[in-house]
Amino acid sequence: AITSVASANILKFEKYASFNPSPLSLKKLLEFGRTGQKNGSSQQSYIFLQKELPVRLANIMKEINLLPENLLKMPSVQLVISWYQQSFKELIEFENKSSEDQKIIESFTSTLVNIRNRHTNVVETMAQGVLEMKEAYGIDTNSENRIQYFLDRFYMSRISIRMLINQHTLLFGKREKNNDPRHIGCIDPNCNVLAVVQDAYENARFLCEQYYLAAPDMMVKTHNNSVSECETDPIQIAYVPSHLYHMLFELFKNAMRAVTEYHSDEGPMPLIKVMIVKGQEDVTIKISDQGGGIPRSKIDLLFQYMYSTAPQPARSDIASAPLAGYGYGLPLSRLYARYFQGDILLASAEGYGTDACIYLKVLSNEANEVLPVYNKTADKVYHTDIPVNDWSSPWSTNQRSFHSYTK
Ligand SMILES: O=S(=O)(c1ccc(O)cc1O)N1Cc2ccccc2C1
Repeated sequence: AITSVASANILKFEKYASFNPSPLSLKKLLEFGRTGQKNGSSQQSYIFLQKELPVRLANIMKEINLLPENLLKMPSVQLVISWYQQSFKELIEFENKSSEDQKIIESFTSTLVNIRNRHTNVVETMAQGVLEMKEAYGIDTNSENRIQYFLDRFYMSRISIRMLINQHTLLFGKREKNNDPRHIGCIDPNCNVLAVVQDAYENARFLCEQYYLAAPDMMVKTHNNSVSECETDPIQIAYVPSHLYHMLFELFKNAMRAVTEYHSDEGPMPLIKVMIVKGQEDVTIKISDQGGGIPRSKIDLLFQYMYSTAPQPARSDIASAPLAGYGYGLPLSRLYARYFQGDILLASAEGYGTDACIYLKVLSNEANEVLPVYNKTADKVYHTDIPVNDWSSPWSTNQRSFHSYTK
């Protein structure tokens, strides 16, 4: 009996993994949520999620199996896998349950709440697994690249699944208290960018003052160059305020730490300058600091999960310095920006300071979810080594290195 049940689940797993995820745009999510206030569309939401959630889970679980052996066998990774398997199993229980029965929809909604709670600590637990593997086996470049590729896709998949679960539970779950009536689920159709910038700045400043006893001031300039609006109109877009806050809070922490540490001795610290610009296609939020910057050769490291997974003892004093990169702050913030077709870019002038730019889509119909798709292209990344460099390198093989003559 056990084997038959297990094999039945595996068959279902392969079935759902064979479908591609269906990306939704912010526009679609808004329209759906607006009609959602009437009772009809908890049923439509159920019908969509009944298939889409198992499809997204199965797609990313296919990739988990392609991870390097050394990582797969880490206890923390096995724990995360067990959470995904359990959640997948609970979802396919609803495979043939009719959407006509409101009781079934209520049971589905509470299952989503349970799944969201089960997966609360997935990021930390995976980071723990990476750390366990690093300490047990060390890491070669190929594995490092595959793990970087995987974690970007794995965390993006998780962001998207939590987005769909949050929309459904906020729109159709128990009335959550103190939520803004103008919001559609976790989306604000008219998210005031300056307000979120100020909120994130104040909270980062509070932490900075607590730890460094001082914090740099901020100066914000806004420029509305959108054709249908005046230059001084407030800059608003349909967006998820909590995602925007997460990105801004991370960038302000980095900027404040840089400025405070770089100007620790002398008096007044240079301002953090923020530009908010709304164009035809992009809203750009540029955060400029004079924190001494970082060499170009090290910029990529800031987005490496492996690099920012520091060994335990170092982590403890980092934890005491609240502004210190919580390891995954920048890579996760960039995923939030990319999730709805935006991005985060860093441009640094080493010896002076760094500009961090958040790019967001102005038009909600262009803000489509960016989802990892498990296919041959993805599969190949896990099976092919980094190609040989097709640009010259200072010590390429055909030149015997100078030192060999002196040996
Ligand atoms: O690498 S950075 O240029 C830097 C990176 C990202 C960012 O958002 C802002 C930044 O300023 N910067 C981070 C940091 C921390 C401690 C001491 C000095 C610095 C320099």
